Amino acid sequence: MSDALFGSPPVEVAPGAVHLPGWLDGDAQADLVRRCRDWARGPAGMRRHPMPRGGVMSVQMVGLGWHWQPYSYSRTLPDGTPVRPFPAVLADLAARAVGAAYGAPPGPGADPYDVALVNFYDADARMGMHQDRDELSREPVVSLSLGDTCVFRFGNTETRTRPYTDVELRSGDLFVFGGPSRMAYHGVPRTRPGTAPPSLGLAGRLNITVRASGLEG
Ligand SMILES: O=C(O)CCC(=O)C(=O)O
Ligand SMILES: [Fe+2]
Repeated sequence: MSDALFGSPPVEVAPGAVHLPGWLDGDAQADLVRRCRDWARGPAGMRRHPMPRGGVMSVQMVGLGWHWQPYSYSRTLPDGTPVRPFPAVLADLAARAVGAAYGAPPGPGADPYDVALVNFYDADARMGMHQDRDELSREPVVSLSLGDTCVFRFGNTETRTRPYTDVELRSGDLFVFGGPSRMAYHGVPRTRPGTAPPSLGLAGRLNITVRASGLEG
């Protein structure tokens, strides 16, 4: 039996960090790409955020449910435009993703998934090693990849440096990190331009991370 036909088995990259290759089928990928294009268009659409010490991020982003910009969440953009709502389709996807990764969906007491960041990487975009630490909740982060393959560097909770594992994330892959890996440093040192499935009509990489903010109001 080939992985191409049946998908690859889940891989535990670190305790609580699970890679599920090919989790989304082609139709689900195409549907999400279509939605991402709509979310990116705006209002409150996709943009490059300024960095506090100067320059702009190479990755373009749009927030849903909450606007994130280095390094905090808000309900409005700096110009006062309200953030777009968090779509039910992503709440459903996040619950199913947690179930697929850990064998059980989020329990009844879990903080609700209420924010997504949609990231777009052109051929030159990168994301430096960081922790997802602006959420108050410690529910797992659910990450979906669409379009070009990337190198996803998954490290440790103590430092931005080694030890880390480099994982190739392809279109349709799911990566979930929670539990002891929730605060692990991670980043995207490069993408592989031109590797997106042609049927998506996408030049670049889209990533959707769904999170529980733990924030009120
Ligand atoms: O693009 C990715 O796979 C990772 C994105 C990420 O780490 C983030 O949005 O915080
Ligand atoms: Fe992150």
